[in-house]
Formats: sequence, C-alpha cells, structure tokens
Amino acid sequence: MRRRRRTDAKRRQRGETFMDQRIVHIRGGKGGDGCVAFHREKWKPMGPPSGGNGGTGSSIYLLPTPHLTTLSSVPRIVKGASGGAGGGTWRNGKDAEPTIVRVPLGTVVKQLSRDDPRRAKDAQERFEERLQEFREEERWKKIRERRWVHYPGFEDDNLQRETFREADRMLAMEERMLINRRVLRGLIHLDLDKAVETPETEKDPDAPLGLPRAKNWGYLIAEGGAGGLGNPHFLSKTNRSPKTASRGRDGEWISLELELKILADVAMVGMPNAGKSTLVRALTGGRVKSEIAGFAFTTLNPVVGVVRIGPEGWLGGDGDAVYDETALEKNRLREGMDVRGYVESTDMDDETTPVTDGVSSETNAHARPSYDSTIGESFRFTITDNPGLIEHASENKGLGHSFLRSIERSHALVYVVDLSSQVPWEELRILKDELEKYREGMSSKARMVIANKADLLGQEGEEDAEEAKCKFARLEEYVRMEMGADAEGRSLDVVPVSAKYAMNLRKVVGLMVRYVDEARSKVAVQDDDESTLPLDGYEC
Ligand SMILES: Nc1nc2c(ncn2[C@@H]2O[C@H](COP(=O)(O)OP(=O)(O)OP(=O)(O)O)[C@@H](O)[C@H]2O)c(=O)[nH]1
Ligand SMILES: [Mg+2]
Repeated sequence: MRRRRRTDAKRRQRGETFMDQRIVHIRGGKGGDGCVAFHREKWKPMGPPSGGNGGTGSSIYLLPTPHLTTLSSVPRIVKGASGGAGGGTWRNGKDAEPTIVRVPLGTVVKQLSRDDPRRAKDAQERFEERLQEFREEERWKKIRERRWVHYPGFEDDNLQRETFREADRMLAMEERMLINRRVLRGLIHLDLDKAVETPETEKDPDAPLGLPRAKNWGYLIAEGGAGGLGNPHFLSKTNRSPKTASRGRDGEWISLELELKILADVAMVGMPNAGKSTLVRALTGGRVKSEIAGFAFTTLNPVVGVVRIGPEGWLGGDGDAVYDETALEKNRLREGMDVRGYVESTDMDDETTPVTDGVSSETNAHARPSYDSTIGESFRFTITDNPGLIEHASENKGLGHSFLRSIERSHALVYVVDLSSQVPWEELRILKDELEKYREGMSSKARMVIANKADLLGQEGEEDAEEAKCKFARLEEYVRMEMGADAEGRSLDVVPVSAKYAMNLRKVVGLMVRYVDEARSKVAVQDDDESTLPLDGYEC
C-alpha cells in the first residue's frame, strides 16, 4: 500500500524529480557611484574637481566542477557584490571580486526567456514598474536620481545647465544601447560537461604571490554593472566646476534553469521486474544500494554505480554471491544475528556482511562483500539502474519516460529482459518503441541485450534444458532480424545471465568495457586529444 502511494506520487510529478533541476536567479553586482569632490589644499581655495570613479560590480561566473554531484549546493539567488564608490582626491572605488558559482559537470544551463513565468523581473523592469506609481514630473526626477549624484544643494543648478542635459541624454542613450546589446546576445545555453582548463598561455607570469596565476573563473553569465564616473569627467570649457557625477549601473539580472544530466557510461533499460537493480548491484559488487523486490516499479529514480576493473579483471566477480531481494536479505541477516547473539558477534566479525552490502551467499549465508578495496583498479566505468519502462510510457503510463532524459548522453544502452517470461522478444519490441518515442534515433545507442533470470530455465530435465536453448536462440534471432545494427553493422550482443546468482557477468563486463572504451576513444579523437585509455583489447 505504502509502495503504491510512493509510485503514484512519483507518477504525479511527471518525471520532474528524476532530474536534479533548479531555477537560479542571478544578479550581477551594481557598479559603485562616482564621487563629486573638489581638491582642497592650504592657500588653494578653488581646487580642481577630484571625485574618483566607482568600481565595477561583481560579475557572475559558472564553474563546472568535477567533484560536485548534485545541484543542491547551488543557491537559488546569487547576488554579486557591488563595486566600491569613488572617493575624493581621485580615489577610484574598488572593483568587486567575481562571484563564482560551482556546478557539477554535466549541468545544462538555459536562460529563461522573457515570456517564461518562472523568470524573475530584471532591475530595469522593476524600476519601470515602480515609476508607474508616480506622476510625470516625479518620474523624470526618479530617473535622474538613478543616474546622477549631485553636489549637496546644487541639483537645481545642475538641471539648468545645457551641458548637464546633454550628458543626461548621452547616459540615456548608453542605457538603451546596453539593453539592446544584451537582447541581441540571445539566450544563454550551455552544456557544461567538461571541466574548465586554463591553457598555459593564459597564466599570468606577473601574478602576485598568493594569488592564483590563472583566471579560472568559468563561464561568464551575468556582467557586473559599470562604475559611475567622478566629476572630473564632466569638466568642459563651459563648466570648469562640475558639481555632478554619474551613478554606477545595475548589473545584469537573469534567471537560469539548471538541469543536471547523469553522465553514466552505460544505462540499463528494461521493463519492471526484469532484474535491472539486481544486475547493477551484482555488477558493482553489491555497492549499489537500490532496492530489489518482486513487484513492479521498485526503483523510482535512476541510481548510478561504478564497475571497477583491476589488473586481473573485473573486481566484483564472486561466484558464491547471491543478490536477493533486499527484504529477504535483511530478514536473513537479522535471523542470523538472533541465532548467534551479540556476544559471539565479535568472533563472527570476519564472516559478517553488513546488510547494506546486499550480498549473501547460499553456501555461506554471510559471505564477505565480493570486492576487495585494497586491490588496485586500472579502469572503471559508471552504470545506471533505471526505473522500469512499460508500453505507452510516452503517454505517462507507469512512471512515464521522462527519466530517460538522464541517460540520453550515456555511451551505451543495454536492454535487460526477463528470459523466463513467455515472450522476452516482445519486451524488446516495446522497449525499442518507447526509446524511439522518447527521441528518434535513441535506440541506436543500444549495444547489448541481457537475457536475465537464465537460472530459472532448464532446471527440470533435458527436455526443459532443450526448450531453454531454443528460447534463447529465438531471442538471438529476433535481435538479429529486428533490433538493427550499430554504426559498424554489428548486431546487438545477446548474453544470458543470472543476476541473482552472479552468473556469466564477466562476459557482460568485458563487453561493456569494450563499448565504453570505444566511445571514450571516439570522444578523445573528436577533442583532438591522444587516447590514453589503458585497456585496448581488454578481455575480462
Ligand atoms: N531467479 C532470479 N530472480 C531474479 C534475477 N534477477 C532478479 N530477480 C528477481 O526479480 C525480481 C525483480 O528484481 P529487481 O532487480 O527489483 O527488478 P527491476 O528490473 O529493478 O524492477 P523495477 O525496479 O521494478 O523496474 C526480484 O524478486 C529479484 O530477486 C535472476 O537472475 N534470477
Ligand atoms: Mg529496480
């Protein structure tokens, strides 16, 4: 009952929580105001104008960072610091430090358009809205206040001057140009799937000690506002004593939608109960903790695991391990603890497997985890366990198909079918159709069909074994005829396995290593980089 409620709630969200998504409102820092001041010195009562300029406001950068895995650390509102105000004696205000927002690798950044209701109004729009409350005359006053700083008591004087009115027109024109430039630049759309590297050439040889030599700030998203100008800038032939300075401008205000796509190398696609979670747990040596149970939609969110390969081969292949339903494993462990009691448990330490490892063994009910963290690792790839995909998922049946977004950029897709079902090839047809409905061409990423639960077949005598062989041969035939081929014309690999009893998984891992290796080398070639993958021709 509780489970059904959880699944229904997930369905109502229409996949929105499958993805780590966040709307972030970004405000570049305001520029500091210019200063109106006059130089004072003993015996020199009428010194020249000496107001400094304001400093630039903080610009906002997005920096893709490899060690972050979620968007939860990204603030919803990012405000850049304001630039320092100018001072007397030609002292310019300080420029604000850039604001760096760290986001995980794989973040897709989209600026929300003007008509998007999730967008926050920018500084200019808010100001214009506020102006509506005032009468015409007041409005002009407010607009001028936003642009100018006056020497105390000289506002009316300044307004009389033609030079001031001319400068005001110039500032208004600049404001319009700035707005136009921002509109023409278009909406930001970035795919941050690589860490920002600073080329050697950009390193500053003169950087002071203690400061970074490279400006590795990431992608500029919102510019800080320019600082205002001090009163010496308004000195002219007709006005030898300018009593006005300009104010700093607002920084750029924009709203972004951040979306984190999981960048796993291999993704599992299968119908509910096909055994995807069991398989992922077995492949990762029991380290992936997603729940396993004998009913549909046990897995509600994609879960990523790591498959590790050591110098001797796959680090996870323990022939004795049995990856059973999580509830059963827990019960079994609890029973074991009851029988032996806590007193003995210290003697048993060596044999006891924590529940969370999710590994048990039929021969030894408390087998060690099937990996040894002390063994060196020479290669690794990531794999995602996904929720079940069913027929008409594209019409929001089951959990819908929006979770496929998260695996769109995986290097390879792997179909998992239940070989013990009546017609496993029918599952394949549905899965392929649903992938195509999600995005045309998506099924061409599929590289392998895993025929799971092979242990359930061929147990009852020779005839049964023969039937099982026939069924598998028919599945292979279907894959060859109906499932298409990859870019090199090879049809999909079909491998019978038993995820529960960790049987034939070495072959699966070997093939996956090949797909990942090929895909990564392709990417490396595209990047004009030399391939440094250590596992050319690797066989598990
Ligand atoms: N006999 C046998 N049972 C298996 C095997 N793999 C999985 N099962 C069982 O099949 C059931 C479903 O397994 P899960 O791993 O939860 O299936 P799933 O594809 O992740 O299901 P959803 O998360 O609902 O999409 C559980 O009862 C498993 O114990 C296998 O190789 N052999
Ligand atoms: Mg599952």
